[in-house]
Amino acid sequence: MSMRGGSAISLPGDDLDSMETGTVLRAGVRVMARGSLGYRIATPLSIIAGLINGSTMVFSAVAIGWATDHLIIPAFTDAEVPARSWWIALGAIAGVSLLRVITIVTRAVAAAYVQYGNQASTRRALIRQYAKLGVPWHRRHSTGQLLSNVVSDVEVQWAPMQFFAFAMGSVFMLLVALANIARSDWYLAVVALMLVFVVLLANFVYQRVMSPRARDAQRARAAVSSVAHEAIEGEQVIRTLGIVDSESARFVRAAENTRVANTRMSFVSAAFDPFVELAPTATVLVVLLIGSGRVSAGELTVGTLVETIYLFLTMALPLGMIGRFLSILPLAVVGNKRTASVLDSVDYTQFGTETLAGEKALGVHVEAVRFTYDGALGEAIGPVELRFDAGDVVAVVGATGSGKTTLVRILARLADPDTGIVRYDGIDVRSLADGEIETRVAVVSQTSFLFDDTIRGNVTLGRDIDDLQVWRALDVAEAAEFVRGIPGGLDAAVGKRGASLSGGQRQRIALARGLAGSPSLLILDDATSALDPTVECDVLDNIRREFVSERGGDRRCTVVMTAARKSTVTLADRVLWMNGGVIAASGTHTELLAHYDGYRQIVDAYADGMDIDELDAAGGRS
Ligand SMILES: Nc1ncnc2c1ncn2[C@@H]1O[C@H](COP(=O)(O)OP(=O)(O)OP(=O)(O)O)[C@@H](O)[C@H]1O
Repeated sequence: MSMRGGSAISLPGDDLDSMETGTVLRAGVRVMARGSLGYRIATPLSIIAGLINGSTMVFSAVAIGWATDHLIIPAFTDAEVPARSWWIALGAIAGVSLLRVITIVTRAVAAAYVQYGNQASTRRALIRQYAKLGVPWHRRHSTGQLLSNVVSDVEVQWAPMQFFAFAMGSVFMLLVALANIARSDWYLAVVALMLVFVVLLANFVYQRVMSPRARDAQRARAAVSSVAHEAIEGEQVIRTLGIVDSESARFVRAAENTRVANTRMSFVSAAFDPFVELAPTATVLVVLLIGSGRVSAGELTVGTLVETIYLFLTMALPLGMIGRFLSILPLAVVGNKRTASVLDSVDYTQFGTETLAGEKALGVHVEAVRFTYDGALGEAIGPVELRFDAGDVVAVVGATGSGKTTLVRILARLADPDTGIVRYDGIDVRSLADGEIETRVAVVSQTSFLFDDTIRGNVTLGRDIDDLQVWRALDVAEAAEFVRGIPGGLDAAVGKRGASLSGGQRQRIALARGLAGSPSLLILDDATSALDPTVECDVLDNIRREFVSERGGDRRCTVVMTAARKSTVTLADRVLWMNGGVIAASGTHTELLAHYDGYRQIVDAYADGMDIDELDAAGGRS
């Protein structure tokens, strides 16, 4: 069996290749600065702690230099060391150490607060945005991409924040250290400047070498999750088609690519880290060489030389830290671009302010509607002109691909037509207020998604629906009997995606969910396809009796169902025959059967073996 395509995953918004290193740096620092602004206490706290911590490294060097001149040298020359000097040295070293501990803890806690706070708020913003963005936007973006936006993109976007205050403190420490060395000796200051220059240059090279590798690793990780996500989603297909081995091989390839990409990254840091660690230590030899000559010439004290050497040795830490910060900045820029591409999207569903009066069935009017899917060559439907009176029970019949699902999606405003208008009770659906359609229209589709919750939870979905209404909806959906038979009844957990139920049972729970909100327009898109014809007839009759029939003169619900089985279409007041995206004919089942060969062929092709008379006897109408 041939293997399916490779696992190369593209990262939209990942145009890092075209960006200069300087531009990436500026963009990255801007992201960090913007993220810091929202934290009025934690940000200044982490920066101040970072700056103080940077200074403490210089203080330590000064204290050690002072102790060398005032304690160690006099000890060698048998000179008297006043007790005060010992106390000063002890106090300075202990004080600086304590300050370092406090600032390290403060900096780490405050930086974590800012980093994880930003992660959480970006994730919240993304989730809010996903909810706001319209169905067309969601159709253009895969589940894997949405997941990777909200998980790994957010993570890499804010990862450098943990080093931001540290890196700022490190730059400050380097400046103070350079000033301190320059104050003592210009020759040594030049050596220090050269060291900083060489290490920063090495960092620059490191960034250039590391960036593409880091990006490859990020792509490889995304590929692993995408393959895993697809395999979990398609588990049943994979098992039934016997392609477990090829799917496993695909996963192993993706995992292997990740291993290789990560290892290539490790090679670069393995070569770079010792350099950054050892460069200051190696420079100490130069400092010793120059410094000892300056001490002999009486232009430098031993204490100052020791202080300078100590400074060089401690410089390894801030230089390494700046390097680490810079090395993950490019990925933060990529992460930010990817999350921003979602957050800046304005592909929202537009709402108006109109509301629908009363609770009765909705009349639906479709005027000159046309619709083409993004990237499709031709129109999916159009022009479509329709009128359903309140309380009509309508079946939409047509060959596969004739546009039934597209039509009912437009009726429920899951998509807006390119041209034309859909009206409920005369009101353009686009001028209805947000939430108005959801409370009055229920859509039940063929793929009945159930949450990993109880039966009650799946029917109510957190809406204000009591058990009486739940049982009524289950009764109408012919689900009450089997729910009563399940241990736990309404409280029984259905498992992941309703795994503990059969396909037909799942469909009936999904149907009950649609009915429980007492909709004024019920749209069933092949929603009874998993039921046997007898049960399907019972369900549709129940719906007609309980949800459509007149109450004080008003019908309560208009029903539109896509179907092909005779058992469904014969129960409708009216049948629409769709062909090639247009309504080819409209009338009762008997009329269409009598006058349209194409219609008869479709219905016969889907014939379920149940005789038409049998259906009539079961309560159907034609
Ligand atoms: N997301 C999409 N992108 C592009 N074209 C699409 C998309 N969904 C459907 N189409 C096309 O639009 C046309 C109508 O599809 P639709 O799903 O409405 O048909 P249908 O009658 O419901 O089919 P079926 O009975 O097989 O569900 C078809 O030609 C189909 O290929």
